Order: sequence, then structure tokens, then C-alpha cells
Amino acid sequence: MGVGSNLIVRDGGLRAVVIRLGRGFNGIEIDGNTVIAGAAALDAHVAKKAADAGLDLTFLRTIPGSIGGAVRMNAGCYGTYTADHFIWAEVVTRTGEIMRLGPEDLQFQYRQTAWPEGAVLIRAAFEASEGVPEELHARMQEQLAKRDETQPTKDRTAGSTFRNPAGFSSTGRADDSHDLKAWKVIDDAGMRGAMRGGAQMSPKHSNFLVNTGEASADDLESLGEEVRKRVFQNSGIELEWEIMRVGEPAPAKAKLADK
Ligand SMILES: NC(=O)C1=CN([C@@H]2O[C@H](COP(=O)(O)OP(=O)(O)OC[C@H]3O[C@@H](n4cnc5c(N)ncnc54)[C@H](OP(=O)(O)O)[C@@H]3O)[C@@H](O)[C@H]2O)C=CC1
Ligand SMILES: C=C(O[C@H]1[C@H](O)[C@@H](CO)O[C@H](OP(=O)(O)OP(=O)(O)OC[C@H]2O[C@@H](n3ccc(=O)[nH]c3=O)[C@H](O)[C@@H]2O)[C@@H]1NC(C)=O)C(=O)O
Repeated sequence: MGVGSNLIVRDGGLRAVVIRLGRGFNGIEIDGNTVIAGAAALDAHVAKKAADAGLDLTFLRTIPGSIGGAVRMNAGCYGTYTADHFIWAEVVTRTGEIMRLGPEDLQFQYRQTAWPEGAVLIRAAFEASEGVPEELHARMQEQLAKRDETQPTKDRTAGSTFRNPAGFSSTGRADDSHDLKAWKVIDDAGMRGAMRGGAQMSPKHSNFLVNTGEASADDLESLGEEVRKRVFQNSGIELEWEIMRVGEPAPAKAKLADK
């Protein structure tokens, strides 16, 4: 895992070894127009350090995850994706081999990659165009403000809950069409603000699932499933989860499900 920005761990926990890379894996090196970042480096730190060096990876600034999650999920914001800058990724395979993968191996798509089973990303290289540091920092401030204005950044969420049926992230430009955006079809199905236990579809941005305090993973996931059902009934669109859900339901629920 990265920093858990895109994860729901079910209430019964996970019977598995979880690998969370620590400080030894968060280095950021700059060589000409190439930025090499460790899998544990925070996206925002990489963006800031690149900008200090006059390199444009500004799109990473508003993404609250780490480089491992960004490469694995082809993270993106305001029209730019990890794939647009990606050069190579170094991974450790299940057999302990270190391999270098290129874009042809990962086959980046909207919020997904053809990730080799069990491979753990160690570090990745990105190509960045040059810019004036002050201008790059100013652009990042603008994007942070925009994000605070349109998304519930102060609440406990895992970012966008579902992929946009349009097949891409919003660009932030005025001519962006919202017809096939997840928030719009959720809104049309009357689910903005819907609650289950401590879980709520954010009144501010209806594609964000909020833990209002004491939500269980089951509250969150079952509200998400209810939204998928209502959207399908209302518009025939099958929303796909963007949030990754791992682990087992709480024991009592697991027993009921077995019967
Ligand atoms: N664009 C935006 O504004 C936002 C985007 N996001 C998305 O969520 C991601 C969250 O990132 P983060 O918190 O780092 O990730 P998470 O900790 O949420 O992990 C998500 C998945 O990424 C995989 N992963 C993470 N690190 C590694 C690694 N080193 N090697 C192999 N696989 C890895 C794991 O897949 P597996 O379980 O298969 O091993 C994990 O389940 C972002 O990168 C982005 O895609 C989230 C919020 C906002
Ligand atoms: C947060 C994530 O990524 C986000 C990414 O930050 C933004 C910006 O590029 O574009 C996608 O969201 P999105 O399509 O909902 O775009 P947003 O920028 O949040 O919203 C677009 C516009 O719609 C309007 N809007 C949005 C939600 C809402 O309830 N009401 C509303 O009016 C706002 O005006 C906003 O300006 C990504 N989500 C997906 C699933 O593609 C994530 O992946 O976790």
C-alpha cells in the first residue's frame, strides 16, 4: 500500500502481509529533465521538489497519495495523468527479482494499469518539461484552491468513489462536459447527501464517500453499492468502484453471508 488514500479495509481485517514502504523508499532525485522518486514519496512532495528545480510535475500537487499508488492507479488531475510523464518503474517481483518496466509493460489506462501480479514498486522515473519555479508554485496554489472549492478536502474520504463513466478525469476547463461524470449520474439518481450509518455521499461533491465520524467499512461499502444500484435503475449506467476494497467483512456478517 501507499498511504491508504484510495483504500477501504473491510471490518474483519486482512489475512495477509501488508507491505508499506517507509522512509528508505521516499527519496527524490533530479537529473536534467528526469525526476526519479521512491514509491513512498508523497505525490505533493515530488511536485514541490520538481518545481523548486524548475520542472513541471504540478499535476501531482493535489493528489493525496504516494508515487507507488500514483503509478499503480495512473493517478491524474486536471487533465494530466501519471502516464503522460512516466519513463520507467523499478519493481520487486514475488520471487525477489528487481525488474525495470516501461510504459508498454504497464499499459496505462484511465485509473488503471496492467500491473504484474504481486509486484511491489520501489521507484519510478518521470520526464518533466521546464518552467519558472515561481510560476509552477503559483499554478499549484491555484489548483489547491480549486480543489478545496469543489471537493470535500477537509473530510475523511478516499477521493473519488467511482470512476467517471466518461472514461477520464475532469480537466477543470470550462468546456468540460459533465453528462457522464460520476457525480452527475449520482446526483440525477437522488443520492447526493444519502446516508447509511456513519457514511454519507458528500453534499459538496456527490462522488465522495465521507466517514462522518464512526462509519464502519460496511457502512461505506454498502452505501456505495446502494448508489450503484440506484444509478443503474435511474440511468442504466453501471458505476465501477475506483476505491480499492480489501479484506474480509466483520465475523458476524461473514457468518451470515456463509449461510
Ligand atoms: N486524483 C486525485 O485527486 C486522487 C487520486 N487518488 C488515487 O489514489 C491513489 C492513492 O495512492 P496511495 O495512497 O499511494 O495508495 P493506496 O495506499 O491507497 O494503495 C492503493 C493500491 O495501490 C497499490 N500500491 C500502492 N503502493 C504500491 C507499491 N509501492 N507497489 C505496488 N503497488 C502499490 C496497491 O495495490 P494492491 O492492493 O493491488 O497491491 C494498493 O492497494 C492515488 O495515486 C490516486 O490514483 C486518491 C485520492 C485523490
Ligand atoms: C479525486 C480524484 O480524482 C478526481 C480529480 O481530482 C478531478 C480533477 O481532475 O477529476 C475527477 O473528478 P471529477 O470528475 O468529479 O472532477 P471535479 O474537478 O471534482 O469536479 C468537476 C466540476 O464539477 C462540478 N461539481 C462536482 C461535483 C459536484 O457534486 N457538483 C459539481 O458541481 C464542480 O464545478 C467541479 O469543478 C477525478 N476523479 C475521477 C474519478 O476521475 C480521485 O481519483 O480520487
